[in-house]
Parts: sequence; C-alpha cells; structure tokens
Amino acid sequence: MLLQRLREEVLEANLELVKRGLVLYTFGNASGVDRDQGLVVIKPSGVDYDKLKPEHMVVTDLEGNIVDGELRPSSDLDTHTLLYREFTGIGAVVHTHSEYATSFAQAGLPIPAYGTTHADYFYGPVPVTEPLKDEAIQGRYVHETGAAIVERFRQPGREVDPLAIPACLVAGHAPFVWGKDAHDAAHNAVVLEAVARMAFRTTLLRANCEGVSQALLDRHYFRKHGASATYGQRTK
Ligand SMILES: O=C(CO)[C@@H](O)[C@@H](O)COP(=O)(O)O
Repeated sequence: MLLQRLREEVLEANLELVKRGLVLYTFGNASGVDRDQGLVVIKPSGVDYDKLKPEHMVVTDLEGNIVDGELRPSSDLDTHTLLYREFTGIGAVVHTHSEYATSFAQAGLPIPAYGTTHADYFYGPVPVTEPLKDEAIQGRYVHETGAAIVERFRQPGREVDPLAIPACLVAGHAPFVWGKDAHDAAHNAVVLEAVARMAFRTTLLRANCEGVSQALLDRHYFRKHGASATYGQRTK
C-alpha cells in the first residue's frame, strides 16, 4: 500500500485527538506529508474515528489532487496543503475544535503566553487570524482559511516563525496546529488545549495579567528547542 507507514502515523494522530478529548464526532482531522514524494496523507471526510483504518486514508499531491483513495478527503484538505506548501519545515497538520482553543478563536483573541507551560511549546502568544471576508467565505473558503493563517504569520512587523509557534487560531472557527511529524502535531494540539484552558482561567483570576517575562519565555523555550536545547538529554 502506498505510504503505509505515513498512513499508520496519521491514523494514530487522528486517534490521539479522540483519546485526548479534542474532537467530538468527526469535528477534526490530521494529515502528514512525505516531502520526498510530495504526497499528503489525510483523514477521509466524515468517517467515524472508531472505524478508521490505514487503507481509508486519502493520498493527494501538494495541490490536493487525489493520488490514491476510495473515500473523499477531509473537507479541510486545501488548508492542510496550503500550509505544507508555505511552511516547508512542517511535516504534519492537525485541526480540532477543542473547546478552550476554539473559544479563543471564536472571540478573535490570541492565546497569551502566561506561563512556562506555554513557553515550553510556543515561543510567544498563539496568534489569531483576521476574520475571513465574505468574498473569501463565498469563494475558495478552505484555501482562504489557510491563506489567512499564512498572512497572519507573515504580517509585516508582526512576523511569526511557524516552527517556533506551531499553531494558529482561525478567527470564528478553530485551531490549526502542526509539527515535525504526525505524532508531534497531535502532541502540540493537546498542549495547545491545555494552555488555552489555563490562559482562560488565568484571565478570569486576573484580567490584566502581564504574562511570562521575556527571560522566562527564553529560558523555557530554548531549553527544549533549538541548538542549545538540553531538555531530556543525558549528562555525561
Ligand atoms: O471545521 C470543520 C467543521 O466546522 C471540519 O473540520 C470538520 O467538520 C471535519 O470535517 P471532515 O470530516 O474532515 O471533512
């Protein structure tokens, strides 16, 4: 079977979303990309997670043309493929409607970096897109959803590195999260929901919370990420 291993990884990531309570019914999807072959493996649309098997996954090229699969690909395919084309360092994308992250998206608010849990995974606030315009919604809606994410990350003067902050909230919709592979993307989605829940409660306790300092953000982020990362490494 074409891309057997990637199909299994994408299936595991989809099931992880269910196991961690990030999706209801079929409200979400995960995909992964094989960069060497330029192929994407994505969950089929509307199929219950408990019925999913590797052979149900749909394989497309990076433009979303179906290469292999009997079922329709996720209705969010064009967002996934646009993210793969534009953020060339990522290997997988996850979309959920997890409650707290989606609440921030619906409010049109970024998730502030309030503490070290956030800083361990996201090097700054998790951004939110501008609301999609009616023409975009009535046109190539799913593509435009991805375009809104890319536009937010490349906004002049407010650029965001997609490898340092592997998530974006789509205003009025929900989060898209990515990672180096399917396991990593699902893991980031789980943590995103946890930090969104904590941020929501932090805001309730203290409306004008200043958030984590730059020093604490640097200390926590860079001990897990980048060339000087030490987290989880053995000492000699
Ligand atoms: O965003 C939404 C619904 O608002 C979709 O992600 C969700 O229904 C899942 O669709 P698919 O089953 O992947 O086609």
